[in-house]
Amino acid sequence: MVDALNTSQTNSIEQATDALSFDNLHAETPAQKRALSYANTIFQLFHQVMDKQQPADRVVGEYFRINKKHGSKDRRVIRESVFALFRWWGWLSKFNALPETEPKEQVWFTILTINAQLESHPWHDFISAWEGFAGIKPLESATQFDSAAQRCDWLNTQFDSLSFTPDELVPDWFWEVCPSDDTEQRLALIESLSSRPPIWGRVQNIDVHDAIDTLTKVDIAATGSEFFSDSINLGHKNINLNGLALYKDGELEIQDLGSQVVGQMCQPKADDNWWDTCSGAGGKSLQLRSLMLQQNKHATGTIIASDIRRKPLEELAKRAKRAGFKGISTAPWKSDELPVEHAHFDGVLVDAPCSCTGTWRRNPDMRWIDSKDAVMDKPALQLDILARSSQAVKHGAILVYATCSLSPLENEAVVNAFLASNSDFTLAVTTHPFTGKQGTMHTVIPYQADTDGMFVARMIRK
Ligand SMILES: C[S@@+](CC[C@H](N)C(=O)[O-])C[C@H]1O[C@@H](n2cnc3c(N)ncnc32)[C@H](O)[C@@H]1O
Repeated sequence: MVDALNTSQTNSIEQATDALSFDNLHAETPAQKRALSYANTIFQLFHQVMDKQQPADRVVGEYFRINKKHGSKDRRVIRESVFALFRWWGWLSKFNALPETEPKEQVWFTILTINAQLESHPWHDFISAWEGFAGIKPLESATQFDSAAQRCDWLNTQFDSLSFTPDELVPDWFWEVCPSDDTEQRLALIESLSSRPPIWGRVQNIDVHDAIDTLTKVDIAATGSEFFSDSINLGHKNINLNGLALYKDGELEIQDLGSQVVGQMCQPKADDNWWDTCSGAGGKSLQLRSLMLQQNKHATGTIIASDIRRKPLEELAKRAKRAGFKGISTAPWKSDELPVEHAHFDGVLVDAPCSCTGTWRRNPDMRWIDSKDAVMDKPALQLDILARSSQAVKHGAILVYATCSLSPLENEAVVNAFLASNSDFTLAVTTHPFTGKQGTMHTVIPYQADTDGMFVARMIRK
């Protein structure tokens, strides 16, 4: 652990326009000194994300890449505090907005103290140092919270001059693009968006039980999933993937269980030819190939993966090699023209670019750095990609449309608009894997199976 984060160590963070000054504070104990330097670093990182609208994952990752002196405890305190700030910012921002005369440093210490309490963080010496610097009346510490609703009640008793509601944990515009009149479902969605999902993986070329045994030996408590036989729950702890033989040998891929629903909805046959039109680094291309091989280890099926970005396609090639998967090739989009043959494929998957509101559990910062435009900008592009890609579907073959958005504007509305002008396609009735409900368009809601949110619809070309 470093003694203090001096100015040179924070150089990699672009300084917030409005920096903190701790000149009037007296930090005597080592814990107080460390608490001050953490407070400064967390402030700078938080503002870099908010002011520059840069993803927290990238900002924090880049900071640690440059500031190698941090030990594991430093990293944990800084990283977890930054992410928690975004999780609870809907409430914490109220302290920031108070028309008080208090110096902003004191407000920041108040925010850090409450943030740590809401998360039940274990670094009590730093929390009490922040509380001392904040100069607030000591907060009643709650032993452990089970829900956002409990946290909300706790806040309301601690600060009776303010009023807090669970709805505030997501921005107002979210309800405009994801309307819901059902109070219970709304609360359940807020609860799930305010908690961290586990790390979900998918095993390939190996039985899930063997994978669990192997992981148990290296102290990773993995479990299977009741929904798909190749899914694996790796828990909540950070894992050094590059240290895992299973990962290095291509037998384990990280893929959220919600995302796995999409490949499962495709139901590729062992000898099918599929086109993954927005493949990114190919999470779903790999899943399609794995599903083919589960049916026949000599499956002759193929997958062509396309994207407008070349880098992720290179990453896919490495992942496919690691798994020993033959039959996956890449064809980048170079223009609006199809990079593949028309009316050729047994299945076409359009995993369209979207607002990613379904991934807010993992990226709590996105809800504050994005605006309603993140949703409103997408449907025209999604419809265009879907319509162009559909030309590659053979007659009698399958077209799957998916997003990781929770908004009907990017989901049902896009599919309906597509069908309205493409009468040769029709929706197939499928079963929602987590709820068992039959339907033609399915939204995976995070609370159904502790996943990210997804949308998927399967269509058939008549
Ligand atoms: C939701 S991500 C895909 C995730 C990927 N299928 C996976 O499972 O990891 C959407 C992808 O669409 C790509 N994309 C954006 N605009 C596109 C376009 N006009 N045509 C094709 N792909 C596009 C993005 O580069 C991005 O990789």
